[in-house]
Amino acid sequence: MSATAFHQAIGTLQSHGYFINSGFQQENGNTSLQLISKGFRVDIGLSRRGSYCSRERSYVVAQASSSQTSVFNPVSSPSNTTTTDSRKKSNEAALILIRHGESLWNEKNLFTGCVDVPLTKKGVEEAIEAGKRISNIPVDLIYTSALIRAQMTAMLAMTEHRRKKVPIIMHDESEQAKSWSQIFSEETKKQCIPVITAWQLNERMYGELQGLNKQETADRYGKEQVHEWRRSYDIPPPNGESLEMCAERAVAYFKEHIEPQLVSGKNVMIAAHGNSLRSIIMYLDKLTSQEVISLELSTGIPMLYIFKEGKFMRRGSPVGPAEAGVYAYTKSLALYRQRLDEMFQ
Ligand SMILES: O=C(O)[C@@H](CO)OP(=O)(O)O
Repeated sequence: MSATAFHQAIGTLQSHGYFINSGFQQENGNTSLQLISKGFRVDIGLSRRGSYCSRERSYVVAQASSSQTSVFNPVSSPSNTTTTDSRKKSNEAALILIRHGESLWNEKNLFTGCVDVPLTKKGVEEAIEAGKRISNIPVDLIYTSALIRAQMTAMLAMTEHRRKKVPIIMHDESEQAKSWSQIFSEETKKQCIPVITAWQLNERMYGELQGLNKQETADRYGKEQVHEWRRSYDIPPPNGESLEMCAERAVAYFKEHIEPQLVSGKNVMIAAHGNSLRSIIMYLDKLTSQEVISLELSTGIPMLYIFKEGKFMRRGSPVGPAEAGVYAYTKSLALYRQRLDEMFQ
């Protein structure tokens, strides 16, 4: 296959709803791409000589629309020796949600919204503590908002992870940013976790409340009014976003970008905010607009979901790195943990 035909094949797959999940150029000049769509995965490769570089891959493209390929199971990734058998057995994935640690404006009790405020020292400690709780849970991909408090939380949490992979922020804002942040070692790439930042996961935009003191605002407008602005589903604060408006971008982003990764078996961590996460949890737990009113998230507490057979199962918050219960949730998590124990004993 020529390079032109290779690119045409990618275009055809994209026009059928496939998107590029991962791709890399090897040092020998070969290109390898993985495209996924609703549980189907296609791997294609182009070698310098213009033909597919993998034994099986040339026919996978033709079969893509009629057969479901096995889903890669990164749960077994500690040893990087995933066998075809273990891939076939499982298509589950872990999803970790973390609200950022305490910010300087949380400490001062100010409405923050989309103002980009960093963590306090306590927030830093909370993020590290959160990292300890999830240190035995596989993470292949991290999503954060565009705000520093969520990004700090994700990075600090990963310093505690036993797998010791390096979280790397993806810079796709321009071709130059993309090209200047390339990594040229496949081995190094395997030891990295891509961190994708998305403004859609930002805190709800709090409008004219941003920067105001929460207590003073309640004294001025009344406790009920302020509670309605803060916790109701569809009543926006003055010139700000309601939870419903926040959900329109955050849940849409989750469905379009994050869910396909879970479907393909990738274990995902999302570090975001009180309200962007409330909207996502409302979707995951199928909460009504009444039920979501009483949903409160603490800073720096990770929540674990297992995604299996198209369903999200809430598993609560891992209490500590030694908590046996969490790892008994699924065989894959237990196996992942066992492999970490073997690798790092
Ligand atoms: O100020 C904010 O941005 C949020 C989160 O801290 O406040 P609230 O508790 O009202 O959702």
